[in-house]
Amino acid sequence: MKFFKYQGAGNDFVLIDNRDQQFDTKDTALVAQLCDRRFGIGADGLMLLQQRAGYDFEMVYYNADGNPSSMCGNGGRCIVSFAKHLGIIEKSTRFLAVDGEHEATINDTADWVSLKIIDVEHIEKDGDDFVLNTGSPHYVKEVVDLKNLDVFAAGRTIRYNATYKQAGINVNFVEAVNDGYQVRTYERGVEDETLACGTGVTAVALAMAWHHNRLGTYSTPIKAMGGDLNIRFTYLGNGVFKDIYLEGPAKLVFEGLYPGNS
Ligand SMILES: N[C@@H](CCC[C@H](N)C(=O)O)C(=O)O
Repeated sequence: MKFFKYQGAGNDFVLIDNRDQQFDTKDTALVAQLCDRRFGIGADGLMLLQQRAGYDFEMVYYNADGNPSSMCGNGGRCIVSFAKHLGIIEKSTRFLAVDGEHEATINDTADWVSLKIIDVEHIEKDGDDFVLNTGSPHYVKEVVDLKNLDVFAAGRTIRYNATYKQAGINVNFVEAVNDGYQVRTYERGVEDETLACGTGVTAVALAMAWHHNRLGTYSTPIKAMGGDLNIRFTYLGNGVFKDIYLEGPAKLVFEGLYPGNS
């Protein structure tokens, strides 16, 4: 089986061209094995690129634990770069993912992909923190001294509390820096801190705009552990956001056959 390994700000993925439907989409054990960092290729998630009538392609996303999941923003940016690599698209695309239609554009000179995220119309408070869905469910908590935070322990405590245990949630810790934010994320389905989470940093940018009631159109730079991302959006008030774009690098790391030549 031929595979491709991509990363977007250190959030890394196995990508498989499944237009011939050779990969069994129900084989979650194989997905988990491929994502295993010691016994497989190693990744935070796996994506299948499939044919879909009316779209350039369909993105099917699995977390590293093997389970199909909700939208992955960095994965979405990487599969767009993969579609370009396969010659399916050129500089822009319209594809289908689990949360609906997405548009994206590529700047190849910088390996930079700008991905449109679904509109957001609702943000909730949980104590002093924020909960919203940007294609995947996110919890956003402001902290001080983010650099020294034990993200694994603090993230796990929230992700497995009585409210979120069953469905799970991704937990983002944020601290304001210069003109933007620094973010570290504990990801559901990886069940660990990852180097970046695209829908997570998007949730942070929107939650901070909502919290400070910043109406209008913004571009918010975010530093993740694995690189820099940018979120553009328009905030209309009352928790309603539109024209949300997640922007950042998406790079091919290597390709190979798993296992051997089969
Ligand atoms: N890394 C992702 C989010 C992937 C999905 C997440 N683990 C979940 O289960 O909600 C991103 O870049 O958005």
